[in-house]
Amino acid sequence: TQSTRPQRLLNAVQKNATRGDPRSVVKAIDDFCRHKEWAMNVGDEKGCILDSVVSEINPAAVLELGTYCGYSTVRIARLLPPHAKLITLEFNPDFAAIARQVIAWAGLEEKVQLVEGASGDWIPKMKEQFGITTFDLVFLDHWKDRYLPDTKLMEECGLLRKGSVLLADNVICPGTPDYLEYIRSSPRYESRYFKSHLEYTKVEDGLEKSVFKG
Ligand SMILES: Cc1ccc(Cc2cc(O)c(O)c(C(=O)NC/C=C/[C@H]3O[C@@H](n4cnc5c(N)ncnc54)[C@H](O)[C@@H]3O)c2)cc1
Ligand SMILES: [Mg+2]
Repeated sequence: TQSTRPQRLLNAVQKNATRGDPRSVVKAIDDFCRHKEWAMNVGDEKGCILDSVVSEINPAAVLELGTYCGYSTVRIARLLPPHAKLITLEFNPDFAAIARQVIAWAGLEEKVQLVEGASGDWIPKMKEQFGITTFDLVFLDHWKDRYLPDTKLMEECGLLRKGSVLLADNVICPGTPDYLEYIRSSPRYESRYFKSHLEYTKVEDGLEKSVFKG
């Protein structure tokens, strides 16, 4: 049977990366996407911005919306302090299965909880299911029309505290106009745009970092 792109990406990780070495897993995926097949990972250029935001916050509780193959999951989890937790939501079972193996290859299973399901269903259950009070960092990288409804849902469910950071991928390309309009005009957020490029291309894209004011 024909393999899928995520399967070929996983093969590239298992062939070129060292088990237990997250940095080599990140490099293997970036090399695959740059030289073999483009895939919608946040990538190395925006990934460095993601790294600096994670390192600045040093979060104990992180939520990622949209795991895909687990590239940004590994990028974030490799920087987390001991006992910190990253919960990542992915509703496509095939992508989830690949991501689990990528995360395992990086040796980061202890820090990551991959939940198979839709953000809209799981955000309201975060407190009761995972004992989360609030998230220190949320990385939004799922369907672009879900950024705004899920942000409002996180507010309603009390998952954000004064100082919680939302970091949103692709605010230019593919673009998240309704989310940007809301977050930049809301008095409850302080937002900043980090100009960059669509992963592995010269097309403009960027990350929007928004701090919740409570
Ligand atoms: C025009 C155009 C097209 C594509 C691009 C290139 C480009 C560049 C990028 O960095 C991109 O992130 C994207 C993009 O579309 N990302 C969508 C990513 C979804 C993943 O998240 C999963 N998911 C989606 N909704 C949910 C949900 N509610 N609950 C749980 N998981 C969800 C899916 O199962 C996928 O695993 C596209 C640029 C421009
Ligand atoms: Mg993206």
